[in-house]
Amino acid sequence: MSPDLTAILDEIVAHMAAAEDRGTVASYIPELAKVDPAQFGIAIATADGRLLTGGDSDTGFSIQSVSKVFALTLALGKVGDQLWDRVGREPSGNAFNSIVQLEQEQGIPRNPFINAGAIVVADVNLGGHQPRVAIGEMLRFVRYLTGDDSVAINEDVAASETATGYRNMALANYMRAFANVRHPVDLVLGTYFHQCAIEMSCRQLALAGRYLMLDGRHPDGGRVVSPSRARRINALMLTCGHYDASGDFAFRVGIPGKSGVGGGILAIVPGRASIAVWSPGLNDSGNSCLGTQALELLARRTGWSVFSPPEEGD
Ligand SMILES: NC(=O)CC[C@H](N)C(=O)O
Repeated sequence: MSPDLTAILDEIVAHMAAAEDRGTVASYIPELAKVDPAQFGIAIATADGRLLTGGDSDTGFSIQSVSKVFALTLALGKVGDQLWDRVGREPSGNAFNSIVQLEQEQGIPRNPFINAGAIVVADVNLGGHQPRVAIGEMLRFVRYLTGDDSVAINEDVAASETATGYRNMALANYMRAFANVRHPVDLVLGTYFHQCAIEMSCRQLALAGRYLMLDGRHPDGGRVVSPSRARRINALMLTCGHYDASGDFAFRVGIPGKSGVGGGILAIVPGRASIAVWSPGLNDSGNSCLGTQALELLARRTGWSVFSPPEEGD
C-alpha cells in the first residue's frame, strides 16, 4: 500500500514546529547569519507527478552546497568520465571545507561534493569562458530542471562569501599549485560562489531533483543524463553528500541526499520521490538539524530507505 504522504507531511511539520533544539545558523558567511532559524519547509515531488508541500515550502533559501549536484551534472556532460582524473569518488571523512587531504593526495580532492572537489568542478564548468557565461549556463540548467524561470542568484550572498571566503581561496590556490585548478583562482571562485548563492524554495528544489528519481529523464520526456549517470550521481550523494556525516545520514535515513550550509537538503528516492527539506539551523557537521530529523522520520514512515525491500506489487 502506498503511504499517506499528506498525513506524514502533517506529522513531520507538527513535529518540527515543536522541536526545541533547532541547531545553529551558519555565520561564517555573514549574509546567512541573518536567516530566522524558526523556519522549516518540506516538498515532495513524486514519480507519478504529484507535488506535496508542508511548512515554509515556498520561502527561498540559499541552496549553497546542494548546487554541487547540479554543477557535477553539468561538468559530467562537458568532460564525461575524464572528470574522475581530477576528482575522486570516495567519502572524505573530513569537514566540507577541509584542506588536510589535499597535500597527501597531490591536489586531487576526494569527491565532487566537498568544497575542494566542487571548486575543481567549477573550474571544469568555466571551460575557458568568463564566469558570467558559466553562471548563466548553470542558472538556465536549474531553471530548466525546475520548470521555473524565477529561480535566481542572491547577489548579496555571493558578495558576502566573496568577501570572506578565505578557506575556499586557500583550497583553490592550493589546487592551482598542483595544476588541478586551471583558470585564475578569482574566476573559478566567482563561478563557485555564485552557484552556491542560487536561491530556491523547497518546492523548486524538489522539482529540480526529479531527473535523479526518474533515471536521468526530465518529466517533460527529455533526457538530462543517462540512467547509469543518474545512478552514479545518486551513489555519490549517498556516500559523500553529507561530508563527514555521510555514514550517519545513510545509517539514519538511508536515502541519497545532498546538504548545504543554507540548511537545505535534496534527497532522492530512485523511482519514487525527489524531496527537499529546509531549516537553517545546522548540526555540528554543518548539515540541517531539523532537515535531517525530518528525512529520518519520513524514511521511517514511508519505508523509502533504499535499503528497504521493495513493497509488494512494486
Ligand atoms: N557546505 C556548504 O554548503 C558550503 C558551501 C559554501 N558556499 C562554502 O563554500 O563554504
